[in-house]
Amino acid sequence: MVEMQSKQHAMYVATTDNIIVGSHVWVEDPVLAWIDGEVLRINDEEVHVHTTNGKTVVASISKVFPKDTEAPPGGVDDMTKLSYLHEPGVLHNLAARYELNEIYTYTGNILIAINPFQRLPHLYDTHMMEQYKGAAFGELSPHVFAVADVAYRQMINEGKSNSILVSGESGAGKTETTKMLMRYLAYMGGRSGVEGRTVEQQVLESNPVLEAFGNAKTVRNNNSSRFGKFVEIQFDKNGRISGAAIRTYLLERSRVCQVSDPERNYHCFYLLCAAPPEERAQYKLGNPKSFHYLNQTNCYELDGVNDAEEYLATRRAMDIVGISEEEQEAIFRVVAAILHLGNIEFAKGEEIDSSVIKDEKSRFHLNMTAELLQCDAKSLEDALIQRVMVTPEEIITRTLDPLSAVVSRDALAKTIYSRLFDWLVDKINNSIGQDPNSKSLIGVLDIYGFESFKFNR
Ligand SMILES: Nc1ncnc2c1ncn2[C@@H]1O[C@H](COP(=O)(O)OP(=O)(O)OP(=O)(O)O)[C@@H](O)[C@H]1O
Repeated sequence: MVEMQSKQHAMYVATTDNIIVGSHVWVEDPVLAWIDGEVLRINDEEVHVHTTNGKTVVASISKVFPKDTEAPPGGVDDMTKLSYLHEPGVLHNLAARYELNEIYTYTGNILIAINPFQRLPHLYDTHMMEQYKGAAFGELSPHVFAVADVAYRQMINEGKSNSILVSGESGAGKTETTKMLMRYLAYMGGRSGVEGRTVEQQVLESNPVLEAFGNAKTVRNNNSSRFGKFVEIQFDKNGRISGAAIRTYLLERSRVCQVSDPERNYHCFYLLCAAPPEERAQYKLGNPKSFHYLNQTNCYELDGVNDAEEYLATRRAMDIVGISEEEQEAIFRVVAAILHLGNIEFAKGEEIDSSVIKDEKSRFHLNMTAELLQCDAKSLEDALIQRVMVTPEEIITRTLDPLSAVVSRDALAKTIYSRLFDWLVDKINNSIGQDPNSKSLIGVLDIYGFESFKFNR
């Protein structure tokens, strides 16, 4: 990082010095980000540029960057080969490669991946993995398999554990990249002919389960992971995968109760509302539009996704990762309970700052929540409309006004959901199994993208 900064600084100095009338340069463009052109005139700090789209732009000299006219049209596979390592140079290089479906580019030993937004199966098949196996870094075209291969080889040759950090903004392709890294590591360290499911299969197969509960549609990504994930793959002394652990961080709890257009709540809620009729009847679920936690937004369906089919696929994935039928039923009972909980409304009680369950409809949802959570309905009601404070001297019970009761209802929903998620992760980890004797591991950290919100909740 330090090296990168000093290079940029060196470039900047070179930039201002190099720009003369007739120079080929990059200037900012409101639509294209950067556009190239030729310097017509320089007045002190002001540079007049004739751009390739036929306009004349005046920009400050500090915002004008030299263009390498000798750069290969198809770009270079390692950004350190660029003559100018400034923003337009880097973006132009990535764009030129992207045009040719080259989604990967190195910057030294960092890999930059650009989301192709289309399946490129030939990039990830077994033949490709075979090519990268043992190849020196940089010898072949940049690829996510090359990064995984270096991590694996270093671990084998030097006995060093390694971690690969996958970062980028939401929708950039971190989760897909993580899956490819795992697939390669499974290919290198997998065991063949082992009876039953292997560790690596289980790790890969745990994805659909985690995604059903931890992913949601956002503005930028229909399947956005709303949690950070660190997958630790343990290896034995022969370099074979011997265990794995998934650690999750920072599940976005607020989404359970607050969703804004055009986003959705977590997938599992919609999947359950699309379950076979007998299951919906069992949980007293209907159209997602009838639930407060889902109807704050107008988005209920995802293009090209059938929630009914996804529900069945999630149940199958749960079978695969070793979640029993009984446990699956309990999981979905909790999901249904949260939907009913969100529909409990409160009205002002007789006493000041107190509340009561609003009407018969709310009472029905309260009873359903209690039934599904297998708790006493009266205790649940008290927990929602009262606050209990424990002091060294006494236990004080205070009533809550309707607004505070809503806050306490939502807090309960968020807590139940995040505990359910943690429980699922534990369950998956127990079923995959850890290797206490493992000497080395490769970790892959996929931490969700930053976003800029109007309001930060
Ligand atoms: N290498 C790839 N090949 C094909 N499609 C891809 C690839 N990378 C990303 N995509 C597409 O882009 C979508 C978004 O990618 P992904 O979910 O991995 O983003 P993300 O960075 O993990 O986002 P978030 O932080 O919101 O979870 C994927 O659902 C997939 O359709």
